[in-house]
Formats: sequence, C-alpha cells, structure tokens
Amino acid sequence: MTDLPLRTVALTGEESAEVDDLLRTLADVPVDSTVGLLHRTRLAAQELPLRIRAELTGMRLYDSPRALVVTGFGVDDERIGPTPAARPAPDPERTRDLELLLLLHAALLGEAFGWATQQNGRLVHDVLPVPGEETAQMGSSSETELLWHTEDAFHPLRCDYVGLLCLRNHQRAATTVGWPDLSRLTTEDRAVLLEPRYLIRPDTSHTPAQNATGTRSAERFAAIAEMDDAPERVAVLFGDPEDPYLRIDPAYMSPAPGDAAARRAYDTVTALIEDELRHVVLDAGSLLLVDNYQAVHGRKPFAAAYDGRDRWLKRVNITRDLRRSRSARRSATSLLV
Ligand SMILES: NC(=[NH2+])NCCC[C@H](N)C(=O)O
Ligand SMILES: O=C(O)CCC(=O)C(=O)O
Ligand SMILES: [Fe+2]
Repeated sequence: MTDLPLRTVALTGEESAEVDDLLRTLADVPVDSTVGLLHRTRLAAQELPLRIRAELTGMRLYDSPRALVVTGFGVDDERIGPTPAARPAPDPERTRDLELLLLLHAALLGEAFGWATQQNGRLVHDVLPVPGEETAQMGSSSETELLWHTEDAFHPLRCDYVGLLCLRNHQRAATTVGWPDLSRLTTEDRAVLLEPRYLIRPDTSHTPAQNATGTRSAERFAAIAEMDDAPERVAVLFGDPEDPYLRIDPAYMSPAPGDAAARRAYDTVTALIEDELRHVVLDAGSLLLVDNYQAVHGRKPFAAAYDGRDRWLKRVNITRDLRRSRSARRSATSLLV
C-alpha cells in the first residue's frame, strides 16, 4: 500500500468567501429532487470561482483527473449541529447550505440524481456511522473497512461521478481512492475482464429496511430485488478496449462459478488496485469528486462514538445524461431513479 497523492486544489480565503457569498444569494432555493433545483444550481455554478470551474470542467471533458479534492470551504461547526445518530437527519435545514454547495459543484460535472431505493429517496445523502451497522458493508459502518467499490456498481444507471463533502471528521478516517495500472495486465487477462463473466448484486443500502421513511416505491424495490435474485453477468472493463472504464465491487461481485480464467484475471486486477490505493483524510470543508467510471473508493475503519461529534459527510450521485434514466424516473422533472 502506497500513499500516492490525489490532485488537490486548496481554495484561498478570498475564493472561499466568494463561495459563501454565492450561497447567500441562494437562500430561497429548496433542496428537493426536481430539475428546478438543477436549473438554479446550474446557473449559479457559473459564479463559482474560475479556478474551480476550470478544474471541474476539465475533469469532465478530458476524463482526467480521476479524482479531485478541493479544500477550504467554510463549515460552521455550530450551525450544522450534532452529527445525527440516524438517517434521515432530523433537522435538514441546518445543513441546507452545505447540500447546496455540493450541488453547485455537481452542476459543473453533470446532473445530480438520487435513488428511490436509497437514503429514503433524498437527493443529497448523509454518510455517518449508525448504531448497529458498525460492521455492515455500508457507508454507515465504522469498525469495519468499507471495501473499495464502484458506487452502485450493480446498477446500469449508476453515477458517472460521486461527490463527497466532509462536514466533520475528528476521527480522521481515511477515504480510499484507487484504480489499476492496466498496462500491467496481460493481454489475455484484459480480454477476459472485457467480457461479461462476473456476477453482480445490489448492496444492502438499497433495501426497504434501510429506507423506512422514503418513497416506499414497491416497484423500484422490486427491481432491486430482481437484480439480487437473478444477478446480471457484467464485464469489469468496458468502453475502449485500449483505455477502458471500470466497474468493480468485490464485496458484491464474483467471477462466474467455475470460470477459472475469469477468477485469475479478477484477482490480478484487484491486486493492481490494492497496490496503488490512495488514502485521503477529508477534513471539514473538503470536497472529494471521484470519477465513478475510472476510480473506486472506500473508507478505512474508525471508532464511532455516537456523541454527536462523529464523522459526517454529504454525498451526491452525478450523471452526465439524465435522459438515460428517463424510463426509471416517474416524470421528466423527477430526479429519483
Ligand atoms: N462494497 C460496497 N459496495 N458497499 C456498499 C457501498 C456503500 C453504499 N453506497 C452505501 O450507501 O451505504
Ligand atoms: O465514507 C467515505 O469516505 C466513503 C463512503 C462511501 O463510499 C459510500 O458511502 O458509498
Ligand atoms: Fe461509495
């Protein structure tokens, strides 16, 4: 395990103040799950500091960097209140500005969307430790490492980018980010990984038990259950065979039974990712954007205290093309898949 750096942009005090001023002009914008919200944030994002706009526009156009950290946003520790002990957070107004901040950046990469089957159907997610889930393979775990993964790897409509904004991380738990150096794969292994020889299942964050107060969309939960009962066969690598994208989540994925070549290629690519896994400790006011087609991410273990001061991140899923999910959304203006 190496400690390779991630591209980081540190905001100046002046830039950070500009962002705060911009947020003040958006005090009337409700954080709901409609395209009206995207419309407002897309327009307002044009007023973010030029350096941020240049970085994120570049990330979208050049497929590089694969992950980016922006540090130095203001987080008012008193204003946000204690880290909630459960989701959804009891007082969403307290973190509304920070959710908008995340959505402004999302608007530079594409369109924010949410899942009817995850985080109670909220557009912006809370990533915080939940009592009883310490060892789950979920963002709400703590004691156990959240193994690196492609976000929602099981789903054909998974995000192009995932955004994580840190509100609090006194425990200094590291987020992991990585990708394989594919030049180290044999031609044969690469060819195998480009074929649909891997079974993938949904992770447990998309179950009704985890979504007690959400939309309770029986139809969407049924679609997830179907993916669990009859797991799809997918490829780990896809796109340009010479410079492919990545879809991998070892906790919920396995080579097809009996396929020894698929197993060998899988173990190799997994080791390549482990080899160059980066660690980034997000501090309050740090934003991490991960290209979900080109990098995996996870989180190292930490000790949750449930004292209102625990680690707390906000998360958003971003797509480059909302139209791809139109048939899975209730209407053209809904953002829930
Ligand atoms: N290896 C995994 N895919 N674990 C699940 C990832 C965490 C999941 N996205 C959540 O919201 O809790
Ligand atoms: O907590 C983190 O740093 C990452 C969380 C994550 O990957 C997730 O919730 O899916
Ligand atoms: Fe994740």
